[in-house]
Amino acid sequence: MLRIESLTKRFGANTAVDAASFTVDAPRMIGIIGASGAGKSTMLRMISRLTDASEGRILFDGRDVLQLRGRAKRAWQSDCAMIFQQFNLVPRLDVVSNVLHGTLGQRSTLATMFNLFPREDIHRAIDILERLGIAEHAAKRAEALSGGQQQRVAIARALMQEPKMILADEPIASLDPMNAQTVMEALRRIHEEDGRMVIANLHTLDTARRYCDRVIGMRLGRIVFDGTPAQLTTGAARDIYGAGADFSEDATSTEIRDRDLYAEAALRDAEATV
Ligand SMILES: Nc1ncnc2c1ncn2[C@@H]1O[C@H](COP(=O)(O)OP(=O)(O)OP(=O)(O)O)[C@@H](O)[C@H]1O
Repeated sequence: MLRIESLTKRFGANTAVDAASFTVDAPRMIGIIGASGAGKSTMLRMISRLTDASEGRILFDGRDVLQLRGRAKRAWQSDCAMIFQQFNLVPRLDVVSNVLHGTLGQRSTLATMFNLFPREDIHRAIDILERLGIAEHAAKRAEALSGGQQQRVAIARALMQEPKMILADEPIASLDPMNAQTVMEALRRIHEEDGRMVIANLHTLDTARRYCDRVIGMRLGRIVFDGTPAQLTTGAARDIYGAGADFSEDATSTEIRDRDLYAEAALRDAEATV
């Protein structure tokens, strides 16, 4: 299905991704982990053709993705929707219009400029929002929503493209633990129910273990781990993060730490109301 062969990206003297290879034979949910600067974002950006690769090949169902130009390249970008840490919504625009912007590639500029969307697209957008549990916010401005809700709007916008693959670049890095969980559950459900491939860059080990079928570990541009969550032992994690014997998983797990804080805060709130 997806085959990455010796994919390399150089920025001047710096090799951000260094001869990375992996194959995905069926739609999976894959987590990419690694320290800051390991090359995770660059990898996703090359797959979606937002960044040109220096060397290597990307094959999807036998098609050579790096050779696509013009319309074929745009169709590929529509096939692999990107989701970003900062949501990239239009803050003052209402939620439905933001979601409808997922159909931009398929619509004329004029129709888009005047926010003229076919009725069936509007219904589809609302159906998707409903599926993600945020339909009641459809008429609100995007900026009025919480971070987790905004990220679900971004996922809804991605789904409007009917993508074959969702590439999520640190989708939960700016969210509190509760919102992070909702967003990861949404991505997992989309993967399971629609059979779409999801590749997510994640900064916490426990999130990768909990939601992904397969974890790829990157260090200094190279893939140094590729296995199941069960194979991702503390020792393997230590190699990925290039840490010494004092490595603690908690250092890569703001989720657990924050969750404890969150639980404490919730307990305090509960006690205060008794
Ligand atoms: N546009 C760019 N120009 C020059 N160097 C870049 C550019 N984008 C990334 N790099 C470099 O490439 C390397 C990999 O960066 P990348 O953002 O892919 O890492 P990452 O694993 O996603 O890190 P983070 O978790 O901090 O986002 C880094 O050394 C970074 O400085």
